Amino acid sequence: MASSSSAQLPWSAWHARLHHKLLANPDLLPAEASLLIAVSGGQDSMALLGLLIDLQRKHGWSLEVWHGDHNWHQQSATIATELKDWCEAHNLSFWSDQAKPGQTNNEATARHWRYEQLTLHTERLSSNNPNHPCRYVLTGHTSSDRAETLLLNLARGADLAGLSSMRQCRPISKDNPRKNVQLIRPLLGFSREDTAQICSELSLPIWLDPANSNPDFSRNRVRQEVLPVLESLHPGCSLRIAALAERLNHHHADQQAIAMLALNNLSKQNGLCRQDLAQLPITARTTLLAYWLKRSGAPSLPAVQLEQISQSIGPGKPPGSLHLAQGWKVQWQRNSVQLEHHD
Ligand SMILES: Nc1ncnc2c1ncn2[C@@H]1O[C@H](COP(=O)(O)OP(=O)(O)OP(=O)(O)O)[C@@H](O)[C@H]1O
Repeated sequence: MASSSSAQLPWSAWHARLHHKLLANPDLLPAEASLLIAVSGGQDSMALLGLLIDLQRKHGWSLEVWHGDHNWHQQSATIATELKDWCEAHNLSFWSDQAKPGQTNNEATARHWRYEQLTLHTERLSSNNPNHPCRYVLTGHTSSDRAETLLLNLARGADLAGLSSMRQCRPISKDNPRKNVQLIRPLLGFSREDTAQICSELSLPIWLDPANSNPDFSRNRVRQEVLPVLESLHPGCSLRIAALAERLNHHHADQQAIAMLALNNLSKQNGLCRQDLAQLPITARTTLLAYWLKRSGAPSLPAVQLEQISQSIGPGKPPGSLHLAQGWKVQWQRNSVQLEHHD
């Protein structure tokens, strides 16, 4: 455990920055809410925890801490115990779980396991206190994480949805948004340099996780090898990349809203109006078809297939049809494009 030595500040420019951000977004972490904070013990989640402890009185939240022990190395149980002691010394309820061997063998399965465990804890907290349900899970993701994720998604190949990564707030369960638990990332406006500074100024302990330097994890290589090169070529690029992710997020949300409006206008009794669709540029037609399939509950299609349908319903093309997976079929007549589903 590495502890910094400067005197503790009950209020600082960091507190003010987060406080004002929360005042400007009152739905993000509403006053009096019950918050479950995911704390790895690293600098980002410790900075988040430290700031929230100090802001707690102003916002009336109740705070609980959860730590996931991935069981990746020998010190992991020690980190969990020391973090528990620190939380209890700060009057915070602390919960932790240890992954079974093989349960979290890569970044994706580890994340999935953490979010499952966190959801179970919110359910338990809510059933223990139904008048004060716990609907918010908080993580310490920063603008640096956001920049890394955008670069990784870009390299893997992503569309607008994939590039507008790391929203400030999203349902924790993508498969089941009805679970009604939100994943909130209050520190997206702070960089990793900021969280290091916050930990130092607030004398917060940091537990260094050896897994963070494991080059088998692609994120670590982007963090340690790719971004330093980009930063040396174009100083400040991480912040600009993170800002782009935020703008793409807005573009994506706007695109969704505009697509829904357009689909409502194009809808007729038996599907979509083909003549109106055919007037649009092919890329706009393809985008609308993708949203239409999604809205209708049909399986999503590979981009190539979507483009094929889009071409086929263009001006002057003959009627046709295409069978999709799971009993769905798109067919286009002279005046309409329709979707059918057979069990
Ligand atoms: N083992 C864990 N237990 C609880 N929460 C975790 C754990 N690992 C990650 N998280 C949560 O997910 C966030 C992002 O995870 P990531 O692995 O990118 O974190 P990190 O860079 O190790 O961050 P930190 O500096 O907080 O450890 C963390 O800030 C934390 O809120």
